[in-house]
Amino acid sequence: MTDLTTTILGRIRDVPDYPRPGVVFKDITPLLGDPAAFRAVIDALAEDLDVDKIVGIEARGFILAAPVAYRSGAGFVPVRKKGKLPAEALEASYDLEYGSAVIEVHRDAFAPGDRVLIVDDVLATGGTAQAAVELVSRAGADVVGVSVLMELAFLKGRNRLNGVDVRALVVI
Ligand SMILES: O=P(O)(O)OC[C@H]1O[C@H](OP(=O)(O)OP(=O)(O)O)[C@H](O)[C@@H]1O
Ligand SMILES: Nc1ncnc2[nH]cnc12
Repeated sequence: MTDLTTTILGRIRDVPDYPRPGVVFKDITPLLGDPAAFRAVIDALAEDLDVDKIVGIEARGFILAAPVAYRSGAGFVPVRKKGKLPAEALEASYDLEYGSAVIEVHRDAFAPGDRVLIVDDVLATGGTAQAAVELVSRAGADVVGVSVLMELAFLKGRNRLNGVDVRALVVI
């Protein structure tokens, strides 16, 4: 196990039966509150990136994606839950481990052919990431990958992202 893996695994808290009975919620707040661990995660996610834009998915995705954008010299684009973006937006609906939702991105968020990395904290069923990939593509940009802090492999989210380069700092 690498030092980074140990650092991450030691700072993710399992919260049983949140937000619904039967779900084990992976709480990243202990990791975020540890400055060395937070920095190590951002540095790892930003390593060797050559992209124009980083997309962050509301809300926890923002926490990781914005510093990755800053660190890698890319722009930041928010994908938000429906109704939060002020200008004309494209929308996609999806199911996730404990519910369903609609996300949006501004129609003019990207230049044609922008190289885009989508960053989030957790890949679970892959519903959220799949919807984000669809939105970015419909907005005219190229998705070069999806990077997450943590992949919950038993939910097989990777299978929904055929043809997309999916990277996870830890796989649980
Ligand atoms: O792979 P999936 O099954 O789609 O699940 C992963 C998504 O679930 C969580 O977001 P959530 O919708 O709970 O929103 P939050 O970031 O606002 O807490 C997480 O931050 C991912 O975006
Ligand atoms: N079990 C889980 N813990 C944290 N975030 C999630 N998003 C989807 N499933 C999750």
